[in-house]
Formats: sequence, C-alpha cells, structure tokens
Amino acid sequence: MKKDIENRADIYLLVKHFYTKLMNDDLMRHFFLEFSKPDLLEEHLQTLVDFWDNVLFYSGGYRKNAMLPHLTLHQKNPISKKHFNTWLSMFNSSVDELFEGEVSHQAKSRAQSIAIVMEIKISELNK
Ligand code: HEM
Repeated sequence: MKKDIENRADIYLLVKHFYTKLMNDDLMRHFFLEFSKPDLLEEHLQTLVDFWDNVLFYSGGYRKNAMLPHLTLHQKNPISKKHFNTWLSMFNSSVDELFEGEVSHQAKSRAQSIAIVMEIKISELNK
C-alpha cells in the first residue's frame, strides 16, 4: 500500500514527478521551456511546494495570487481546454503513482477546482 501525502518532502516528490511528465509531453513542453535551466526549475518547484503545502496543510507559506501568472502566460502562449485536461490528467496520475489516501484525494480534487476557476478566468479574457 502507498502512503499518503504527509509533508513538504512528499509534495516535492509529487511536483518533481509531475513536472517531468509535463516537460516530456509534446502538447505541454512549450509552456515550460524556461525550466530546462535546472536552477529555474528548482526555484519553481519550491514555489509549487509552498503553494500545495498551503492548499493541503494551511501552512500560510504561499501568499501570492496563483491565477495571475497564468493569465499573462495565456496572452503569449494560449492555454486551451485540451491543455487543461492534459495538465489535470498528468497531475492525477502523478498523485496516483506515488501516493494514496485522504490528502492525496484532496490534492486531486483541489487541483480540479482551481483548474476550473483558472479556465473560466482565461475564457473571460478572450471575450
Ligand atoms: C494547462 C494548465 C497550466 C499551465 C500550462 C501552467 C503553466 C505554468 C507556468 C508556465 C508557470 C510559471 C509562470 C511564471 O513563472 O511566470 C506556472 C506557475 C504556477 N502554476 Fe501553473 N499551469 C497550469 C495550471 C495550473 C493549475 C491548475 C494550478 C493549480 C492547481 C497551477 C499552479 C501554479 C502555481 C502555484 C504556479 C506558481 C505561481 C507563482 O509564481 O506564484 N497551474 N504554471
């Protein structure tokens, strides 16, 4: 049986595994090219650990607005429904390959809710 997501070290394993998938995928790779520089990837993974630590364990360590960079990104590199579906499906499979339990379930459910809000905000930009 796999363990549940319990701490920042677990979140780091998750986001690292997830980004390996995203950065090796033909549909998704172009969004993440800047992270082919190892220092920039590490810095970004630490931001994602802060974000998920806050979402799952209320750490208070992430105080930025996660929506904004995506709205800016979309202006340069349009993010479509297909990209969101692939992002979510890779996030879910990354969780399932490494962990199981209540927090793991929460992570997938929160990712989906946030992605839905992000998609709506992006679609409003296109009007
Ligand atoms: C297809 C969908 C998505 C794409 C292509 C994408 C891509 C990116 C990229 C390229 C960055 C770096 C932006 C920058 O530093 O300027 C980023 C940052 C981030 N993304 Fe996403 N993302 C997607 C969906 C999501 C979702 C659904 C979530 C949350 C559940 C999320 C959470 C974050 C967070 C927390 C950051 C860091 C923001 C910060 O610097 O404070 N992303 N994303």
